[in-house]
Amino acid sequence: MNRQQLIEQIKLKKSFLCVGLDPDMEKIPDFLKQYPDPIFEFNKRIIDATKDLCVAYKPNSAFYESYGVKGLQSLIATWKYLPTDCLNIIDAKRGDIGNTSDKYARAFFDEATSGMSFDAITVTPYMGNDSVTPYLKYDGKWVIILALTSSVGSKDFQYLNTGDGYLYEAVIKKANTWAGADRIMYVVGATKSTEFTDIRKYAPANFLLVPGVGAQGGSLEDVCKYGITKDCGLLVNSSRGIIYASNGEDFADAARAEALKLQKEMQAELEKAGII
Ligand SMILES: O=c1ccn([C@@H]2O[C@H](COP(=O)(O)O)[C@@H](O)[C@H]2O)c(=O)[nH]1
Repeated sequence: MNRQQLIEQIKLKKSFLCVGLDPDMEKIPDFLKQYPDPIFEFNKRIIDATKDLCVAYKPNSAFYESYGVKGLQSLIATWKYLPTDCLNIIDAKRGDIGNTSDKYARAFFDEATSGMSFDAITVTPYMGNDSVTPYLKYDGKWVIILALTSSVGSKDFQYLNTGDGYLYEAVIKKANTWAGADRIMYVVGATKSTEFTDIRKYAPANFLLVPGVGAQGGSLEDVCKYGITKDCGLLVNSSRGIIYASNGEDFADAARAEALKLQKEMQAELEKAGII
């Protein structure tokens, strides 16, 4: 899905919600465990319940890799089931030397090799240009670079002063030289909403993938106040707040109710910004 298609979906669905698919066998409802692939069964029902309310899905690869081969099979089945009118993001946070990054890019972008071809991947920029460019060789795919994360530990490195601003600002400035806003997004945590004004100085047009609302306590209102652009420019993710709204037989309805609350708030923000 390209930038224009993403913007169209945001306007059509009046939403910039990204639903995080972070399935955990210890948290999914017991009755699903009778199915051959409980993780896929869980995801399928979450997707069916939320697909008209969101514009993106973000499976986090750790929640699949931790179950070995079975987990990867669940991830592939989930990828195949994701609706085509939603951007699908693999939250893999990879970063390595060029030839290794090339293999990671194949793993997540090349269906003929791995059985999966996500629209976008999260990448850690610490190893620099050669660790990121292999993903950019895939036409039409997005690279989502960790800039200022929602984690408490973001202060350890991301706020280091380079002499010309913070390290996370240097990351954005440098990555902007690798590709434009039609190929690169940045991860910025919702818990860092006061920094959004600053980030928009360096990334005025890029979409920002914003985790941290819901379970981590970030404020959607503040994210929009400082981060929304004329094209919206935001994909706000919630994982646990939606998918674990209930662990009973009503989990899909409960997930829908939480997604609907966020979609309504997003609609109001899009109206306030004059986007719809
Ligand atoms: O800075 C970051 C980068 C990634 N994440 C990921 O997003 C989701 C958030 O899950 P919640 O349950 O909504 O808190 C999860 O997959 C994280 O690994 C992040 O939280 N912060």
